[in-house]
Amino acid sequence: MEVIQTEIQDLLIIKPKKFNDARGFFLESYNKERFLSKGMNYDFVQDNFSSSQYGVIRGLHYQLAPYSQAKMVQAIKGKIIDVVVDLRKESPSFGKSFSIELSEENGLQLMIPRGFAHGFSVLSQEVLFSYKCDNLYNKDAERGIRFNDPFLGIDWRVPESDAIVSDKDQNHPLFKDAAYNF
Ligand SMILES: Cc1cn([C@H]2C[C@H](O)[C@@H](COP(=O)(O)OP(=O)(O)O[C@H]3O[C@@H](C)C(=O)[C@@H](O)[C@H]3O)O2)c(=O)[nH]c1=O
Repeated sequence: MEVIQTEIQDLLIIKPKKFNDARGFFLESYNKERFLSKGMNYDFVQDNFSSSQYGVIRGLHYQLAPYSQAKMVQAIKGKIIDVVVDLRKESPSFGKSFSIELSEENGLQLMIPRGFAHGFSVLSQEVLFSYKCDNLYNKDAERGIRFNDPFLGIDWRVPESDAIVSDKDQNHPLFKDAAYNF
């Protein structure tokens, strides 16, 4: 497993070691000891799985304290642009976004600490998306930021005419009006 520090503090790209053979391949998608040895001390308590078609944009989501969530995310099938926005007020990259392509081909995972809004867009025909969370889902603590907030200027790589966005996600506040505490 390789761990790559991004330009945002504590936001890490993980490249699991892949064992290919005549049957296909094997990889460890999560190993607590290995994560700990690389300084990733997370107590994951919920696993989520979603399926999305081309053009879907989900996000940008987060939960308020005491329900904030760190997430370890990956695309099991297909290709996405995964996006996070740093909402940690004390962070030098507060308000900055980071985007990365995650796909079944590149096998990358993103380790997102608490204090970030998260979303992704779907570039392939179908995507199976899987992630671990270190805090449980809480409906009342759920918050969002508008995915197309011009201040954030995120390139989702999906033309507007193809974008499929839930009513909820179309109506989140802009970054400047969002409430956050972690
Ligand atoms: C996230 C979540 C949703 N749900 C329910 C609520 C709702 O009826 C249905 C669909 O929820 P959503 O539309 O919020 O699903 P979705 O848009 O896929 O939400 C997810 O988006 C990505 C980007 C994230 O970062 C995740 O943390 C999560 O917020 O599933 C749960 O029961 N548990 C959960 O943990």
